[in-house]
Amino acid sequence: MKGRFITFEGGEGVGKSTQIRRLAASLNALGVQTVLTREPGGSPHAEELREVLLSGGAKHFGPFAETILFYAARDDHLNTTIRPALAKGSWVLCDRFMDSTRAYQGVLGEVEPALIRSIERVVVGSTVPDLTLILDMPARDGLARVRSRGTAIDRFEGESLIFHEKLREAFLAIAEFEPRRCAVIDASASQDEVASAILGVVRKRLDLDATRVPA
Ligand SMILES: Nc1ncnc2c1ncn2[C@@H]1O[C@H](COP(=O)(O)OP(=O)(O)O)[C@@H](O)[C@H]1O
Ligand SMILES: Cc1cn([C@H]2C[C@H](O)[C@@H](COP(=O)(O)OP(=O)(O)O)O2)c(=O)[nH]c1=O
Repeated sequence: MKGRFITFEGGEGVGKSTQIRRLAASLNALGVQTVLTREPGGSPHAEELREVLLSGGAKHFGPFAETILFYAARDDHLNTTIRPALAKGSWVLCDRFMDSTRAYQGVLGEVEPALIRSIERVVVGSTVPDLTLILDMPARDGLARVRSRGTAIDRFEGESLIFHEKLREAFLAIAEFEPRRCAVIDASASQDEVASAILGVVRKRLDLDATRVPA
């Protein structure tokens, strides 16, 4: 049986990495086999491109070239990691995916949406996420979390507050445009509250109780 594909999206510091691990743990406890992955990266070659993209090494080529690089990484990630896992029946949980390109390179980078959609059709094809969780909170608060995390600030985290506010709007617009695929989660609540909201949406949208294999 084909697995399910769930993506986590949203601005910086909204708790995607924290919540993806929590959802994986909850699903595993229910007997669902999960594969946890991330973008850019998720396969050995794509991880090499991650280095280039997040260090800012590709910034001078501009948002169009960055789009191509994110998609080159995504193509490999899909073929090497995501599609084989789905074919085995695993549930794939991915930290960022195609909506990040739409938001960061499309809305913020002003790469033509029609162009991004064309590449999406070729590379993603029918492997569109079954569910996309858009973690939402004020940009300022998300950035404060990133700073208090104490890790190095990358290429995109270093952009202005206005950039991050526009990013938030871009993700909300995607959710509004595709309400059947996307669910907006209030990420400003406590970690436990966010985890429980996410599990609630997964249960409802993906009919978890009907599809899971007992442990
Ligand atoms: N609901 C929450 N409330 C307060 N702090 C949180 C919450 N969720 C995550 N954090 C903390 O905020 C920081 C960013 O979280 P992280 O999961 O790395 O976000 P992202 O992957 O979206 O950048 C981490 O230090 C994490 O422990
Ligand atoms: C997948 C993807 C990520 N990005 C950016 C968003 C993030 O700033 C960065 C991923 O870095 P990451 O450290 O994973 O950030 P976060 O913890 O916020 O998810 O790459 C794009 O610009 N386009 C894309 O298609």
